[in-house]
Amino acid sequence: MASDEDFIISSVHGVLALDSRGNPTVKVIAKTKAGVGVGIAPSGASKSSKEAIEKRDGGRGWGGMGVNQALSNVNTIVAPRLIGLDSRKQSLIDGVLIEIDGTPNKSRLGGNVTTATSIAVAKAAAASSGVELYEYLGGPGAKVLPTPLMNVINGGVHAGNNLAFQEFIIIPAGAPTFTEAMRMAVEVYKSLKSYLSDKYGKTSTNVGDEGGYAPPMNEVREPLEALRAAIKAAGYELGSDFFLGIDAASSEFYDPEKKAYRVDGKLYDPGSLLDLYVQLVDEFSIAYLEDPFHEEDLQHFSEITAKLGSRVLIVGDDLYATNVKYLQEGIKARATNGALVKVNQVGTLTETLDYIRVARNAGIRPVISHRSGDTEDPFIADLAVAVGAGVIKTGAPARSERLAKYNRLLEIEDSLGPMATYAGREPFITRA
Ligand SMILES: C=C(OP(=O)(O)O)C(=O)O
Ligand SMILES: [Mg+2]
Repeated sequence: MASDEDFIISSVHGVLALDSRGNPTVKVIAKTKAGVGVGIAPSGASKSSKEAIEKRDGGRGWGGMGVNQALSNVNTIVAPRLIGLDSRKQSLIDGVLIEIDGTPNKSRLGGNVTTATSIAVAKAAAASSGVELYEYLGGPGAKVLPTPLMNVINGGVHAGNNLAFQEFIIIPAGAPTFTEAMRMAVEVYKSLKSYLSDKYGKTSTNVGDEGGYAPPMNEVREPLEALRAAIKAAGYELGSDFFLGIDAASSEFYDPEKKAYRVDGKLYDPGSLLDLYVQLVDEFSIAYLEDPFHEEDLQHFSEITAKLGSRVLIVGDDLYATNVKYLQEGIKARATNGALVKVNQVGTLTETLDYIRVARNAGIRPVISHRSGDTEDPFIADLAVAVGAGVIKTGAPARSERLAKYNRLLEIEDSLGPMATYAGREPFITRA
């Protein structure tokens, strides 16, 4: 039986790590007498302007992406304040990080510093108590395995092709278990490879940042047609075994001067883009649509949610940046029925859990997400089960930084035994 002493933080150390794009990032190792926790900050490419700021050393090696100052912040500013505190007091510890930082966007310490530290402390506390991380964070009710949103065709700023939309997603919602969902999704991922190779040549199966293929396509219908064909060729039915999803990440192709969106070489005003989404939803059994409009356009989010929200999860990512302040504006405007959750957008676990609670209370589905620059840290797998999110977005079933999360979920399903529940279609039964 662990004693209170076992949970006292004895050291906090920052060390350089690399993310999946080869960029430096912050790893924090937190120790107590009885356990060790490691947190590594991921990093986005299609970032919201509302996100916590990563501390980077402009111009000094690493192509201006260095984290020397961030690591020094961990070792000289954060560590002395956290040593001696009880690692189980997550909100106290995150409160100390927020207080030391003292800015609205973590720009003094760095969101990469606070994220890695906050996660490391949670893991150290779990390790010290001898329970699994998802049990520590979620308690005995944590037993729901999330439905994976698998981004198997990459576009936008995650790939070197001409697709405006960033992510084309398969959703194995009809599987009976998470393990079966992975098997079915991998079958489709492989069948998609054959389809692309036959139709577009073998260079079309090179992969993008999140492990999805990055074929030389020019129009947003093409990947959806490819996914539909690959699902059929693998022997599954679109609309029951699988649904499709899109993360448009539309802030990236919005032209603020023209107040219009550049898709497939054409300019769409918000109304005609909305019509395009409606057509695609009907034609391709789309059950998930993230960031259909740019990050300041609450009005069109509200319009699309009024129109499609009874059958599609409409999700705000750049719109909310995992920040309660922006989420509350969305709740007032009935802007979405889903909210993406990325710990490093806000910078601490406590603020992330607050955001999830506020979303839930408003009937908004939290969707736990990786970043396009990610690492071997499987933290979000445990977080998804802990909060019973029901949905996780963590890329293709390939590339080790994505597999770290999927493999952890396979392990969690196994360790939960017969009481494990796969979320399946449930998160996609929505309300407008
Ligand atoms: C994961 C995403 O990309 P990034 O990490 O580049 O923001 C996303 O937009 O949902
Ligand atoms: Mg997104």
